[in-house]
Amino acid sequence: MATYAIGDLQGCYDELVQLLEQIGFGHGDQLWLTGDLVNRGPRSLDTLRFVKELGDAAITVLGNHDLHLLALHHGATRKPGATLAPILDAPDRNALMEWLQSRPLLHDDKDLGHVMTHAGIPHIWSLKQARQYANEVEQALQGEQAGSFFAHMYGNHPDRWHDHLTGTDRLRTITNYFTRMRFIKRDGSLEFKANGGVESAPKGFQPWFEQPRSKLLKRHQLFGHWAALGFRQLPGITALDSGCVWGNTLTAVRLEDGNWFSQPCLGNLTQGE
Ligand SMILES: Nc1ncnc2c1ncn2[C@@H]1O[C@H](COP(=O)(O)OP(=O)(O)OP(=O)(O)OP(=O)(O)OC[C@H]2O[C@@H](n3cnc4c(N)ncnc43)[C@H](O)[C@@H]2O)[C@@H](O)[C@H]1O
Repeated sequence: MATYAIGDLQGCYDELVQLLEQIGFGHGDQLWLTGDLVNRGPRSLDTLRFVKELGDAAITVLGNHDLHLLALHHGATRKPGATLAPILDAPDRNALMEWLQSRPLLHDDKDLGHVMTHAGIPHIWSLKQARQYANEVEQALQGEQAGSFFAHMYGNHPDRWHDHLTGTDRLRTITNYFTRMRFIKRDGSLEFKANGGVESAPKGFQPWFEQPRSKLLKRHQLFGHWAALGFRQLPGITALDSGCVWGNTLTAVRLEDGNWFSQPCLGNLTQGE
């Protein structure tokens, strides 16, 4: 029995199936996914159905593209891209969306010593705070006011955490840290435009995982979201989005021993949103 973590699938269903075959994924094994199951890649609907069907064998956290899909499901007026439209037209749309909406923002496993989010946990939060803030958003997603959450989800402001934030501003800010963060200032301010490698850091900003932590995390962090970083194993973090949807690879790490496995993109790209 082993636990494998894989980065952003973004509809790369064929590569996922190949990768699971390569690692011999079977009964008793568990799959951790960093979110962004859908969008941009060629087989988003198949990917979503497949991961849902894995049941308890798969744990996935929500990414920005998953939240975008859920917002469309809840009536956001943005135009769904070509790879999301089939999900919104599917006969099992409601069941898929209900399942997706009940996924967490953070998954923590003390025994394995790993915590997983889509984009990361900022240096300004302890693990206890991160768990609490993730839970606030999860409650909103699973409550009767979920529609209101999605109506106010998009946006870059506030771009800095304050304990006194309330209401939709607070939920949007928490969501942005967990699902969209790349570059951050020492004071916790986020920047949302730069999405290249670490060398593209705007002045005054650093990759979030390079900021000295004011609150010790006591866990190894797994995250995706940042395709330009590629797969990286550094002390305290593993970056898992190895850019399959951009023509690179899909990567799985076995958490028990850190060994990793890679599946090249099979070439069927559909990147437009
Ligand atoms: N609160 C909120 N506010 C606003 N929007 C919200 C939101 N919540 C959800 N969303 C939604 O978020 C979605 C993404 O918005 P975007 O604005 O596209 O966000 P992004 O961070 O640039 O993209 P992504 O998450 O895909 O990251 P990746 O590293 O793979 O890709 C980033 C870049 O890396 C580049 N890249 C990386 N590797 C590459 C490679 N190997 N080859 C080519 N390009 C590569 C590509 O140019 C690519 O553009 C939208 O659908 C939006 O609606």
